[in-house]
Amino acid sequence: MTELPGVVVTGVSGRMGQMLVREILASDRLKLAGALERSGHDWVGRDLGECMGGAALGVLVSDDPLEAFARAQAVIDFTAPAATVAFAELAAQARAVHVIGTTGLSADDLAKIHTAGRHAVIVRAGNMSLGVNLLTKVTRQVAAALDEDWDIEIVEAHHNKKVDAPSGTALMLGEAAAEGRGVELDAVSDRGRDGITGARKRGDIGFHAIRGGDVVGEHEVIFASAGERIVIKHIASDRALFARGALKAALWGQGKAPGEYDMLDVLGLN
Ligand SMILES: NC(=O)C1=CN([C@@H]2O[C@H](COP(=O)(O)OP(=O)(O)OC[C@H]3O[C@@H](n4cnc5c(N)ncnc54)[C@H](OP(=O)(O)O)[C@@H]3O)[C@@H](O)[C@H]2O)C=CC1
Ligand SMILES: O=C(O)C1=N[C@H](C(=O)O)C[C@H](O)C1
Repeated sequence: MTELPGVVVTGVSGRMGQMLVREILASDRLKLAGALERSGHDWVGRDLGECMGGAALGVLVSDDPLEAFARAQAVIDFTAPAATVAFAELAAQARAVHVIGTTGLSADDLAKIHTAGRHAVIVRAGNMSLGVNLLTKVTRQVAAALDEDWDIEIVEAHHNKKVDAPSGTALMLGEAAAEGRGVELDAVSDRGRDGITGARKRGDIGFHAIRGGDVVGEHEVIFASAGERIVIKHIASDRALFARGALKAALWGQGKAPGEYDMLDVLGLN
């Protein structure tokens, strides 16, 4: 019998970290090879299962990525930009598939991740769900079919603990709309209007972020013109959705050539 690919989960105490552990333990195609938290975190050195409020799993939470990645075929990483950039370099050294769900990455962060992708497989997406990735395709098509008489606005809603805005998904949808229109998103992006802003600039793509309660993630792309509006919406009601997408990416990446990929590649939508 062949060995199942082993996965290390980073940021294991986080909302997504714990969800990923549950999905890996339930999977018959992947096994848990390690769990990481940052140095000083009170889970480090303790049994992961007990930290999560259940039975012991025999997996100790570690703060040593180098040692953990050396034993893994994949690293699934939903943490924070600084951590993800550091993990990208270490995962590439270990030749482990690095699945990145972290959002809020700067251009500089993305350049460093791109460099790591020369040596290993990286799958990165601001949203790992089938629905949102399909929505990016639809958004690109609709934007390409309409001219600038149609104003594009992207509205997203998330829970009150989210630290970045616009969401990674909103930016994916914005990129798709800009590509459809044949423009650079940076040149037309208008984020969070406030005060005497003047009339809307023709061709802009607007972004708006709502934060409240326990909203998992909702995204709306609005195409508005004189007399009519097209609204395309995605609602995520369970974080397990993102975790399952990440597991799919970790499996898909096994044996692929080094490089940067996204969920459209994984889902066969490219
Ligand atoms: N692509 C997708 O489909 C999705 C992406 N996300 C993204 O995933 C990320 C995490 O989300 P969520 O789980 O809700 O956030 P949480 O804050 O619940 O979890 C983040 C985890 O990462 C850890 N962490 C942060 N910084 C570091 C560091 N420098 N070194 C090691 N560990 C670190 C945190 O530890 P500590 O508590 O000690 O800070 C925490 O355990 C966000 O960027 C979010 O936008 C979320 C859902 C879906
Ligand atoms: O932080 C979250 O929770 C989420 N983040 C991702 C994003 O920034 O788009 C994906 C999802 O919407 C949940």
